[in-house]
Amino acid sequence: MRREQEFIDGLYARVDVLRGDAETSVGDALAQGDKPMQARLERDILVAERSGLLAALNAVDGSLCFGRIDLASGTTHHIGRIGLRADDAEHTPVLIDWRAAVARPFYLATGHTPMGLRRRRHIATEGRTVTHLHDEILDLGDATRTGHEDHNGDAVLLAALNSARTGRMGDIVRTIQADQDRIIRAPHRGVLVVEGGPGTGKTAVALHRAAYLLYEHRELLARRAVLIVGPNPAFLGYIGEVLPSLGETGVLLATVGELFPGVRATAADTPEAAAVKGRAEMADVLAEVVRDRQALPDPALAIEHDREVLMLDDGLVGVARERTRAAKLPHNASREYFEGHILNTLTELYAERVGTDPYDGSSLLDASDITQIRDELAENPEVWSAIDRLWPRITPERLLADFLAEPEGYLGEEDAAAIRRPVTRAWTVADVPLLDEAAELLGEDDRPARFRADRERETQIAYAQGVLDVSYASRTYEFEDKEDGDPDGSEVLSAHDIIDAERFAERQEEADHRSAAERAAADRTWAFGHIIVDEAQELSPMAWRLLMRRCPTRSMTLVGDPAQTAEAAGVGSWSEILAPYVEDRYEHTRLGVNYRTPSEIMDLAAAVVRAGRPDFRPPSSVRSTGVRPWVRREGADLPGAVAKAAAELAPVEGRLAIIAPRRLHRAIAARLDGVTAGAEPDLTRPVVLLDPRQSKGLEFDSVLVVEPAEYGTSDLYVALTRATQRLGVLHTGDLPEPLARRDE
Ligand SMILES: Nc1ncnc2c1ncn2[C@@H]1O[C@H](COP(=O)(O)OP(=O)(O)OP(=O)(O)O)[C@@H](O)[C@H]1O
Repeated sequence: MRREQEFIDGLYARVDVLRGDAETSVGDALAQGDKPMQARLERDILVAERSGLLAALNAVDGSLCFGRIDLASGTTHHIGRIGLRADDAEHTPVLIDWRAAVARPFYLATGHTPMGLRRRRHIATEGRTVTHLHDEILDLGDATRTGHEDHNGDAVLLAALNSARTGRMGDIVRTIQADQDRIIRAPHRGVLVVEGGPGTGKTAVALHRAAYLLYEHRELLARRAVLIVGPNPAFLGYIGEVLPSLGETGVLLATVGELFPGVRATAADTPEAAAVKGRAEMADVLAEVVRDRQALPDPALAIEHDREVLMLDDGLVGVARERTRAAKLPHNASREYFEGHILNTLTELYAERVGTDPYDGSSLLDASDITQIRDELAENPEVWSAIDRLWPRITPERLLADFLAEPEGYLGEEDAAAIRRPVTRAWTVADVPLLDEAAELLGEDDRPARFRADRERETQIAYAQGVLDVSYASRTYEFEDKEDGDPDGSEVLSAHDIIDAERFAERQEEADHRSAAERAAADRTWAFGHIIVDEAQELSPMAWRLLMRRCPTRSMTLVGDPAQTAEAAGVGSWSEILAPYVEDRYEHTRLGVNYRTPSEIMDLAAAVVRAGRPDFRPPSSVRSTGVRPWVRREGADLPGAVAKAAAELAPVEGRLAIIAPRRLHRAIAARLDGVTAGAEPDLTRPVVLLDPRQSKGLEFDSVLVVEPAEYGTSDLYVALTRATQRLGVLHTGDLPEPLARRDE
């Protein structure tokens, strides 16, 4: 222990030096003020780099090193959350990052396949102090003993699983299991599906995989960012600290409802509406809605121009429309073409009217007359109001709001009734993939933006030219003496020598100070380096279309459990989800051990699913507690009974969740002090009140499930599998069969 403590003291001394260095260089760089040109760029890069390092050093403080491997060859390596090198000439590694290949035997070696290891040591610390050592001997022929041998083998894992919950998910980097390690380190190309029952570590594995990929492919992924998609904001809050605790921040966490920049989904859909909106056919429906906005005039439009009346009838507009559609561009982007075709048509009509020789019918106009007529028509407001009616510029929000207000004509009666709603600006989660689809179909008429960008660039070039001129002038001044005395003084290069104004302006544009994740969040067309989807079974086909557009390389990890599918719009099978994008070219892996729920609780939860699916095979629990879950019928005062049961179940340390139908929340909250509830409850509080859907992906020491007969099977399965220690069920009416058998 003493020697490990000395070693760890040495590591922290190194961390303190590095931290001091990083702080000083960030401070110095920022104190330089707003220098122009290259220096500013270099300063920003340095600040970003050092700030990242600082964040990582601060994040791992107190939990820097957790393991050691002793190789049969006599070498030892300490394993930590980040890697550290000594301050010697060779930069000798002193702490190995858990993600490095050298660290891998720490997770994979067994007595059967020791992978060159003699011993594996788990080092437990509190702050910077070593508290315990657990050694596993892998080479049984080796007689050296340390006195810290762990005879149970899994003591460290079980201690982690039994510890009180905090309301925030923690990392599992000390105890990653071999089957989890293989998923975490799987190659990043292509689609990897990870399926497993409740508590098998899917979320934990997905997050550690993100950290691993950022380590292994930092160059690519730090630039393109990694997107992690979760089912709801409370869940994202729950998992939000795992990656920072591993020293990683270059990740965007979002729900699907947050993936259309500028829109926040605040309204709610009925399950029927969400199911209709999520169907793949909606893509065709929206395409049809857009086509219907490309109208034919009925009756013909009369345009007065220079005392002549020109008639735009459906035949003429039809030809312009077909020609425009032939360009196969999105609606707004092709408006430029439509304008051109209509102007040409009107020019021909007018030229025929005023320029035809009455004797032989030939044209009296030459090319410049025709150009002049076209230019004059382009000045006529009546022409533009006709174009606006026939090919209007449309925003995705406008298109969708209008469609939802009047979906008849595009959908069957029942489906139309399910989604119809008055025009509002409030969006639902299921609207977001539709907005994204509409944005794809509409595209942008980017002429105004192009015009603005050109003007902006001209200004920047002028500014850059000014800066270069100043720098040139100061160069002459600063180096005057030297140049006078030394004709070779011209070897000193200034910015002026190496970049011209245009290139310099480009560099300035590149200096966008936002991180890749921040830029990605604001850009609908961003292509992520890798996407991880948790609870992937819940996403609708329309949501998949949105996500696939964000990941053209199809480098994705999808984790989920079809048995926990709650959303009516969710997709039943992986092949159904993926076939449209990658056919059958995806890897499918399974996790089969439940690390959360003790076997006593898992048996009950599994029985609920098995009642409807006799072949159902739940994951096997890694531990049992000897504490049986209880089921109790209550009389008239259900909220009172909930308060009593909550007092009984509340852990001394740790968290209790009450999972109840939403209709009961107000009454229950009134009977409990300090309970947190609502759309985004504070999960770090001792008692949390949730509805079954909100409990998805979360876990608590104790769980009280109220009125289970009101949940669907998969919601009930989710609710029953949230506890790490104790479960109670309260009800007033009939119960699903497997629970009824447990009724006290
Ligand atoms: N190797 C491990 N070492 C320590 N704890 C682990 C390990 N694997 C999983 N766990 C713990 O088990 C619990 C369940 O993990 P996680 O939430 O990732 O499961 P899940 O498969 O996503 O569950 P669900 O489908 O129910 O949401 C977490 O507390 C997690 O930290």
